[in-house]
Amino acid sequence: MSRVLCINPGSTSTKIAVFDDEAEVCAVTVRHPAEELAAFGRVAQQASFRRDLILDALAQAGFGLDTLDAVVGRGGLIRPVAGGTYLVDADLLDELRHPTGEHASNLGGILAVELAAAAHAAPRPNGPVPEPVEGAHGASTSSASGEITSTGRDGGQVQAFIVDPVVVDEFEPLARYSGHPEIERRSIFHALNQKAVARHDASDKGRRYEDLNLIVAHLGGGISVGAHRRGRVIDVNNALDGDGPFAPERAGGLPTASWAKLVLSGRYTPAETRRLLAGRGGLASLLGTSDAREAEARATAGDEQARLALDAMAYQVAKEIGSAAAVLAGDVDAIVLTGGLAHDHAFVAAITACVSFIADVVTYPGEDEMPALRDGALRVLRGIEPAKLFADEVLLR
Ligand SMILES: Nc1ncnc2c1ncn2[C@@H]1O[C@H](COP(=O)(O)OP(=O)(O)OP(=O)(O)O)[C@@H](O)[C@H]1O
Ligand SMILES: CCCC(=O)O
Repeated sequence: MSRVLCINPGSTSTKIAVFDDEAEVCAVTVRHPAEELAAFGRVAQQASFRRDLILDALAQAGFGLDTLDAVVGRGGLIRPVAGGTYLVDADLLDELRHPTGEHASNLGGILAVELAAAAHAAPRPNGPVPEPVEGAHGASTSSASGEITSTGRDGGQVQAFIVDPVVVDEFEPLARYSGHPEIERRSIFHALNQKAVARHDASDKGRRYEDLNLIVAHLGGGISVGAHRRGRVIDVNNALDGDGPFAPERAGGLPTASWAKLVLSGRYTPAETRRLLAGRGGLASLLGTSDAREAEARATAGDEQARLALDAMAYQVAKEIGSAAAVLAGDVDAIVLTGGLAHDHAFVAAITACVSFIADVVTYPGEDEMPALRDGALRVLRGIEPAKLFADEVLLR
């Protein structure tokens, strides 16, 4: 049996779960009010604060660190890599501490390595306490260099991983083009959940993910629509960077000249313009709420503005699905809708009405991120696949 601690840091919460093999034995969500995190300048500076909250939560739930075999976190805005499970070694840790942008998931690997180091230092019930590990590197095989012989529950090393970070990049060359040589389209999306539900759908069909062509739309606070061709996401809208459909809290693609005029108007600081794209865009700016449940309730009660905004969001998602179908040349086995908004029957029906001519539409409401983190770690712990190393896989040096 393997015990795995999974960590999913979000902008307003830190979610943790402990699994004994596939069985969830503990799940805790620690909420962070905005004022609590406002004190930190950069996301990476929240690491010790969130680590201590996780340690408290584990202690309260009665889980000793010495019982862990691995710690796995959601991966962040590092340079692009292929999908898979990555060992958080010194190279990856350095990258996570100097990311290409600010995103809560930058903390996933940092927290994983810090918790793995804490697990290493935890007292063993039946043996000597190992020497404290220097910094976070001690959790990685690359820096432990054979000195550590008794750290995990079964005497093995407590390893730290990330799985399918938001920068998973499996683009075909054509997908990278924009119409300007200094601006390349980038693959930034809900890779962890998209790949997890795609595998789930393939398994429900009795097929392999690598044998199917799927369009997966993650409908969350941000929205990404990926064209999955035989296990690789060959094109997807950049869900963080003003590309694709608008979303509950994201503006999506905006007419470029109008956007440039707004940015140059002097009405907004650089930080404010960033928030107009992600955080305060989309439904948040159109309706004053990013909660689609509230928007639906208002629409049902006769609020025409709310109904039109929701219909427009569904319309834009359907258009993006149509684009992905073109990328796959119409050879589509299924359209998979996931994320919180996939719970919204009216929203799903509006999308389905426009795209069901392409392929069957299936829904996996909510997100499957914790099991996806668990499975990524278990595949490595069970020897089904080796952990990848960032330095070997990074696509842009
Ligand atoms: N049961 C539900 N019915 C209708 N809408 C829902 C439901 N649950 C969540 N939503 C809506 O889905 C949207 C995204 O919520 P969700 O919690 O999935 O996003 P998130 O995890 O914050 O963001 P992301 O998925 O982009 O990381 C919100 O607008 C929320 O109101
Ligand atoms: C696009 C990466 C995940 C998110 O929306 O924050």
